[in-house]
Amino acid sequence: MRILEKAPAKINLVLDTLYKRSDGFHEVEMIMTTVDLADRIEISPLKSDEIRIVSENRFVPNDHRNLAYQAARLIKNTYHIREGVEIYIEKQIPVAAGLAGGSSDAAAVLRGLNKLWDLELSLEELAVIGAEIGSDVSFCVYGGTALATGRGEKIKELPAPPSCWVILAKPTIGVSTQTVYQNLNLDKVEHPDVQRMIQALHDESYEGMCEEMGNVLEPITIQLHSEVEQIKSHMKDFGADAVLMSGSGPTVFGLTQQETRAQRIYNGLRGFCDEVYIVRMLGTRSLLD
Ligand SMILES: C[C@@](CO)(OP(=O)(O)O)[C@H](O)COP(=O)(O)OP(=O)(O)OC[C@H]1O[C@@H](n2ccc(N)nc2=O)[C@H](O)[C@@H]1O
Ligand SMILES: Nc1ncnc2c1ncn2[C@@H]1O[C@H](COP(=O)(O)OP(=O)(O)O)[C@@H](O)[C@H]1O
Repeated sequence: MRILEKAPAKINLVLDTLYKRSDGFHEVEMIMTTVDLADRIEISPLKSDEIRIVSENRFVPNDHRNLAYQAARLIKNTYHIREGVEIYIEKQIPVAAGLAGGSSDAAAVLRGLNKLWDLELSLEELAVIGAEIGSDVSFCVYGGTALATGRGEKIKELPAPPSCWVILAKPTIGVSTQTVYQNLNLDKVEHPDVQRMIQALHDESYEGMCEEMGNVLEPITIQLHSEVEQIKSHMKDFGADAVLMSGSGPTVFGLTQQETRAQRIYNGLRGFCDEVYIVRMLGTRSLLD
């Protein structure tokens, strides 16, 4: 049996940090939503008891550093599985982009191996396992739209954002999440209003959602990479209603409800950036399949 799983990227509509914890992680409040830019994961059983990672993308590690490998190893060890798997990753999500590509691959492997090995684990149980791999993996197990708290692993489902186009633009640089968090000065943070964003989603208010978008990591990454600011400013000039960096960056996303304007922003950005995508929000969990 061969299992296919879709591993969509996420964007952070809001990212706030509350304080630094004794374990070195930051306590966060994030609102995340999945978008229709996805890796494709193909899991096939192997005769030998090993985990083999295959990908044509040269930025994707093919050993224990791969989060998909870590997911398979964890579930295999936890449930004492003595079978091997090959995990093929068809990469569409740019790497080290703030779009949780690696975390989503890991989450897809957890969902896929749950099916392949008939483990009958709930999404909640998979999300708990996922948290051991990385802070974003639990959210990626569910997909859809959610408030993520703790270090990112506590997930509460939220209504899907109002329908709109999302233009993603990634400068050629990659960003290390750890470096960005290390440079964050909590005394200087301008906190976004997470509760007002939640209200905007409940009210199905596109304007409200645009108004409340905010990410405390954005000024840090901009300090390190001024390209992010330039892309933001181009997106605004081309007519996006709201523009924000996703996660620790460097990908910037812009929103619009008009298809012609989305196309204009996309075309305009392609002059400045190699990696530009025009996608829809997936919004709800059921759209993961
Ligand atoms: C910033 C965010 C926002 O969604 O995403 P990305 O930009 O990576 O996509 C996440 O919080 C990233 O999640 P993830 O990429 O899984 O991070 P992890 O592997 O758990 O942590 C990487 C490093 O980031 C820092 N870190 C991460 C999460 C957190 N709540 N506080 C932290 O301080 C820690 O230094 C940690 O060693
Ligand atoms: N399956 C994977 N896909 C992409 N990158 C991965 C994967 N597994 C591990 N990595 C490593 O994780 C780092 C972060 O990549 P990624 O998850 O794409 O970005 P981000 O954390 O910014 O959302 C990269 O430097 C890459 O080497």
